[in-house]
Amino acid sequence: MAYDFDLFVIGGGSAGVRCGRIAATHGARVGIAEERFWGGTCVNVGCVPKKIMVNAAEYGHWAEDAAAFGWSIERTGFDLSVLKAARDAEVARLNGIYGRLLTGAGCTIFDARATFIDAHTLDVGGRRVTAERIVIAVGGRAVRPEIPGAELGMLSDDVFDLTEVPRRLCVVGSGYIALEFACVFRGLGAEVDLVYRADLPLRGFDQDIRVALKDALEAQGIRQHVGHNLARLDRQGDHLRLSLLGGEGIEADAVLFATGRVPHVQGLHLDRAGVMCTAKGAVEVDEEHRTTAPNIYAIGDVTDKLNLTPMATAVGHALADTLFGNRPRKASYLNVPTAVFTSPPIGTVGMTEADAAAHGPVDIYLTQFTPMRHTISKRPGRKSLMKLVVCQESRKVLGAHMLGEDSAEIMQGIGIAVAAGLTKEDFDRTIGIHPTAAEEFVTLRTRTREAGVVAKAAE
Ligand SMILES: Cc1cc2nc3c(=O)[nH]c(=O)nc-3n(C[C@H](O)[C@H](O)[C@H](O)COP(=O)(O)OP(=O)(O)OC[C@H]3O[C@@H](n4cnc5c(N)ncnc54)[C@H](O)[C@@H]3O)c2cc1C
Ligand SMILES: NC(=O)c1ccc[n+]([C@@H]2O[C@H](COP(=O)([O-])OP(=O)(O)OC[C@H]3O[C@@H](n4cnc5c(N)ncnc54)[C@H](O)[C@@H]3O)[C@@H](O)[C@H]2O)c1
Repeated sequence: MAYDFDLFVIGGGSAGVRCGRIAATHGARVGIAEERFWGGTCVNVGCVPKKIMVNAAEYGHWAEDAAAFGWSIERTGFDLSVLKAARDAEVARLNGIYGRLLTGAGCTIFDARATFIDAHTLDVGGRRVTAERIVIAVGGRAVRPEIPGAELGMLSDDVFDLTEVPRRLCVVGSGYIALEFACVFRGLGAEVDLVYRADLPLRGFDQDIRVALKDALEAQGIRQHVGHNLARLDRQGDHLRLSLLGGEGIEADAVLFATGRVPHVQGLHLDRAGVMCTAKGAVEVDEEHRTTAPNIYAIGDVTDKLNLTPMATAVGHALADTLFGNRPRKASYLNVPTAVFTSPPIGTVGMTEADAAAHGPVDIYLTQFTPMRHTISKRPGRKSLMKLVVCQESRKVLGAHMLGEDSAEIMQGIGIAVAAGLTKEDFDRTIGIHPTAAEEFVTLRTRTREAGVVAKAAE
């Protein structure tokens, strides 16, 4: 049977664009549909516009720090509409690049929603399209918590429509998105309340990092309401009131729910194609990213494995090479470095102390210090923390964690060393770059403790 396409990709985000483009460069006839914006979440309402806002908040801090270095800088205020215009222009530029990348590689692009008719047939904006293979790359979407009045709160997409900084912002959640925006808006001058259910932010990260981050948030004036569940959200005159179970209430001009994202499979009619989902609603895939239908694959956030842009592009690229490039391969989900763009930022790769200690004895090397810039600026709450988790038996560095200036940049290089399985002695042999914070990763000579000792003492 002759199909319209060798491959049809549903979703023009990080995963779909890379997969479609590479498949086309391998000679496949590729169609790709995007219902909202080329480049997907990352380019339009995620990594890129978020990082521009992180940069904007940093300028405010730097302007303040500059006085201690001898500069007189008059700060007369911040205008979010100016930043928004510059940010939107950059996003539009990237949109264009993404579209051109696809057409330039020979893909046929559809500005339309695609849904399944059967395992080889799609409805693409009202048109029937057939394909030998189909890739589901529809990403995820943010969800509101199920409380009365939830519709009054913003989701992360809405943040990018703001033209003014809310005077009082309440952020719910303590994952990547909640913490990044809490720090951004605090940096832009808002009063920020942060509500979360656990006793520490960033569940799943290394305990020392979580403790240090909580202190850093407090030092910059973010009010943390820990161990709380939500009751309801109400409008009261010109402001909102978020009520917590137990009675406490928080008044704010805007509330941001950053309580997680779900795979965007609603209305795709996966059942018509024989594609099954997990209990959590992600498309079920095997190690090759093949779904329960043999000619259909799923990649990126819709599989809810490791929801990061570089992971989505790596998996999309590997799948295209496997299917059309005569080069079967898999992208590894192990030792993926990641950063949380809080203030200060966090960079991390590999195992946490708790994860590693569950596998066997580990040594911990840890240092906390005030980076040179802040010994002069005296800005409070700017201590850096750097930590290595080392296997006692093999001496391999199993994990590296940092909270502090430039940690996202530093961790990319450390990620190579950890992924390569280098030992503590390899780190020690490496000459530091002086004077930097990064050099601490190669000069941590004295073991701080054996894993578990501090955790037990804290219980
Ligand atoms: C606020 C925020 C900040 C983030 N910051 C970072 C960061 O700093 N670093 C990082 O690595 N990751 C970050 N992420 C995560 C990152 O954006 C995602 O992991 C990444 O975008 C996933 O790519 P994807 O292709 O799987 O999905 P997406 O990028 O979401 O792309 C899916 C696309 O499919 C389209 N689509 C959906 N259904 C259909 C359909 N039926 N037909 C046609 N098109 C459809 C959607 O419109 C969307 O454009 C952030 C996410 C958010 C929300
Ligand atoms: N810098 C980055 O790389 C970056 C930035 C943003 C997002 N991301 C990716 O996007 C994903 C989604 O981010 P996210 O922050 O939305 O999700 P998340 O899963 O990281 O965090 C969700 C938070 O909401 C809380 N929560 C869930 N339901 C709740 C409820 N009913 N009431 C109160 N709190 C509730 C959770 O406890 C958690 O703190 C991340 O996991 C990450 O993979 C990455």
